[in-house]
Amino acid sequence: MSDTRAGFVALIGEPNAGKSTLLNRMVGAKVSIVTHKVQTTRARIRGVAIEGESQIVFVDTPGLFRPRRRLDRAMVAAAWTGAADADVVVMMVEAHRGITEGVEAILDGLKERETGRKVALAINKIDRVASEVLLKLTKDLNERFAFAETFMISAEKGHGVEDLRKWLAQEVPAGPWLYPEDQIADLPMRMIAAEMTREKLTLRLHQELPYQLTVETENWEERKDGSARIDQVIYVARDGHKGIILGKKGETIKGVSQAARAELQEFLGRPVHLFLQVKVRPNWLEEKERYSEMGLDFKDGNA
Ligand SMILES: Nc1nc2c(ncn2[C@@H]2O[C@H](COP(=O)(O)OP(=O)(O)OP(=O)(O)O)[C@@H](O)[C@H]2O)c(=O)[nH]1
Repeated sequence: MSDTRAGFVALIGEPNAGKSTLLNRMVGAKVSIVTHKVQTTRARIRGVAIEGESQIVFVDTPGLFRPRRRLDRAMVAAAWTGAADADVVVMMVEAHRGITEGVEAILDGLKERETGRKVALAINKIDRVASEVLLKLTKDLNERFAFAETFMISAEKGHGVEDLRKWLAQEVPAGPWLYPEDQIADLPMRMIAAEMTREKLTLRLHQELPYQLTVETENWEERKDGSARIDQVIYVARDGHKGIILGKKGETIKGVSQAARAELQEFLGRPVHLFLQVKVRPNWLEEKERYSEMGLDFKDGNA
């Protein structure tokens, strides 16, 4: 019998809000699965924190802002996808900057995507402002959005971070840990490879990227000639989404495959043969196997 809990948490905020600093504090060097390369490819899972019986898995969310250029739109869409996949969302606001245009845009985004999921407010960089400013900002922000809880933190100095982590630990759903303890130190290569393909899809499809899309590495074969054969499946929720991924005459998936293969080759330093398939799985979120194939663990008794 165990009382373990585990779930996904998305940190959202404007660029520079302090998301990385906070993440590093909460995750700690020992259990960080962040590699340099993964950061630059904007992997969806950035780190795992353990607090008591809870495992908190942080999903990556690039900075949010009102997008103007195409690439910006793709990045912002990716950030919102991360937030949509999460069990709990933490919105970070910089204390000394207050309610900027960017903060307003995020609040609008949260309201548009209201899903009943809890959103906590973390006012960061409190070391830079006086307490009156902080109290007023807390009040103003809470009037604009129904935050489940407000935390005043300094990610850099560590103030309030422990409280936030403890709160998150009790908010993630009850259930077995998603990562076995011994796997936390290494982000499995299969997952990194899947993230690369996902990133190429995001860059190519922008806001057309189907909701609930997931990429999994099904097979990884080291060949005698030093190359690697990697088979991946792109799961989509609906039949109509399949066509979007394939593109006209298969052009989209071909482009994605070429770009992902090039990046994988560079990352691994050896030739890669990448095979992509698109499959429709309406209920993938409920399927345990999906999690294990993503490098996540859903086995029972994994406390
Ligand atoms: N004074 C102060 N500075 C902080 C605090 N937290 C973060 N910073 C600084 O804010 C800057 C941005 O922090 P990051 O953690 O890189 O911000 P980010 O949100 O991950 O930024 P993007 O990756 O661009 O989205 C860095 O220079 C940090 O040192 C804080 O609590 N107080």
